Amino acid sequence: MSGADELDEAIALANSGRTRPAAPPVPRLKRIRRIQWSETDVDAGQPEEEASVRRDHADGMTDGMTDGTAEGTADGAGALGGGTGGGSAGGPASGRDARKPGVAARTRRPERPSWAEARALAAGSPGALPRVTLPLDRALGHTLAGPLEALTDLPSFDTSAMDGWAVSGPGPWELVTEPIGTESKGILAGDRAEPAPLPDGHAIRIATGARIPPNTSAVLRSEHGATSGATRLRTARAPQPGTDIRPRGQECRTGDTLLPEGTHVTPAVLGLAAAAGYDELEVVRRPRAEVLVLGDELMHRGLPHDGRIRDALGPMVGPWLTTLGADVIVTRRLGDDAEALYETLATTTADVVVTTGGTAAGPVDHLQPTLRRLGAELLVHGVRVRPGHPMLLAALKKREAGGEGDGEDGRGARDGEGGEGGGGTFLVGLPGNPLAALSGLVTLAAPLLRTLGGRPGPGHEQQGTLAEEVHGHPRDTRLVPVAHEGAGVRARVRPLRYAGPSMLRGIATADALAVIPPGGAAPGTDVRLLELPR
Ligand SMILES: Nc1nc2c(c(=O)[nH]1)N[C@H]1C(S)=C(S)[C@@H](COP(=O)(O)OP(=O)(O)OC[C@H]3O[C@@H](n4cnc5c(N)ncnc54)[C@H](O)[C@@H]3O)O[C@H]1N2
Ligand code: MOO
Repeated sequence: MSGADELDEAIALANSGRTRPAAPPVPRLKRIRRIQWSETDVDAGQPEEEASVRRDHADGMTDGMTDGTAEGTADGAGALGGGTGGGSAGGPASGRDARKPGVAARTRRPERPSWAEARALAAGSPGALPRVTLPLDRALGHTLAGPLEALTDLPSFDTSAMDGWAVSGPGPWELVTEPIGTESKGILAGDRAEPAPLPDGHAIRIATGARIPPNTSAVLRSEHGATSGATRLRTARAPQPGTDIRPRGQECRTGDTLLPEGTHVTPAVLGLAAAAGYDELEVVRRPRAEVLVLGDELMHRGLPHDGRIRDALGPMVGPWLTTLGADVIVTRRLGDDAEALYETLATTTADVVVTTGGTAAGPVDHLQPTLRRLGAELLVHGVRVRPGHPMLLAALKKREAGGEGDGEDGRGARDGEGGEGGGGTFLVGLPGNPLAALSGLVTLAAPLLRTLGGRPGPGHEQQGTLAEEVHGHPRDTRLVPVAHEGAGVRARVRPLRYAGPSMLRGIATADALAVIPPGGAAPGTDVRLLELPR
């Protein structure tokens, strides 16, 4: 277990009120902080402890649940010795460092972005994808590429709001009769024929949604009127002029802006668009996403055995991406096959590839070497957030022109503003620990997908009042699974148990991730909440 794991699990335990189970006597391993390959061709290790522990001391850190115990003492805080490759966990890193001794001590990796900076970088990296025109039944979940303007008045004719009688003038009224002397069955919704003007002192049966005849002063509800014979209508409650009439244009006039550009197309937006006369909508193409699940230790069926575990991210990440606005083309299980990863990334037609696992520097963590091999541009490489700090965001090389907009949603696409954002593929590397993966998803994938899908900005963010104290990391933001508690003004959020980076029970019962600033948050503090993709 790495120092970071230990810190998060220690904090999770502290918050759950339980005591830490006796740790097995395994040697603790050094954690390596690596530099960006864009700055050097060596993936050199920089012992994180050296820098972090010094900073921690400067912070005056005394809390036992901090790096001081969890990271700093992990392998002899601050020691550069023992091999910059991180001891037995070093793998390839050890080899690289052995080739260039001392590089770790000399090279300073640029500070990892803060959590907020990383979100801004992810949101600011792409432009919106090209716009496409889709029939209403395929536009759900997209974003309006321009304002929705009414193509008609709504309602488009004066409409009866109730079943009853259209009346003209004060009662009592003479009923409009059929030629044979029976009361007319009146005006129904959808009657094609324009209703004849209603003479003064007359009434005619009318249904909800039917056209109001000219010269009508009000609609009298059926329960408020009584007929005598087939000819007279009386009431004890004469309606005011205009009662129960929806006048033409009450909701909007032709050309009114109903919704702004960037609106998320919900079922209600589809309903409004249909009512306003639309058969199709101009929307921003949804990003196409491909999920690559990495790790030879993963099984996809049956009970875990022989050191292998069930893949918990394959079933989660695709649906999460869908709720975040992506069209997931495929979820592939690539194991730890570096060549398969290279081939997949070199040939992908997705806008966003999301990998799980393999972000770190273990012996079979092929992601970073593969990105180097592909000449990818690393946009975010590690984030000051727990868990999930090894997450990364890269831009893969742009594909040749011509491949865009020809997917299913691209049919009928036309070039337009924002089209230049559709030429490349972004890669979001989610760490393998499930809560760390969720952290990467909300930190990098969510803002990236929002911008690509034409919905820049953080979206709707909530706040919650902490029901209890949450310990903080000294420098990094923590994302902590919480559940809502109570309702109304007493609403609070409570941190959940089983919320260690590798755990799933906390995630499965969480309503949101609480954003805990460095240093922690006291009970009663209002914190930001990131609603979990559902
Ligand atoms: N020397 C260091 N080791 C590690 C560090 C570090 O800073 N230095 N960071 C630790 C942290 S924090 C995390 S998080 C992980 C991230 O590593 P990877 O992204 O390379 O992930 P893996 O090593 O492949 O897996 C980590 C963990 O998660 C399990 N896993 C992976 N995929 C799945 C899946 N689809 N479903 C369920 N569980 C999965 C995997 O078996 C491992 O237990 O690195 C630490 N190490
Ligand atoms: O502990 Mo790691 O932080 O799960 O990303």
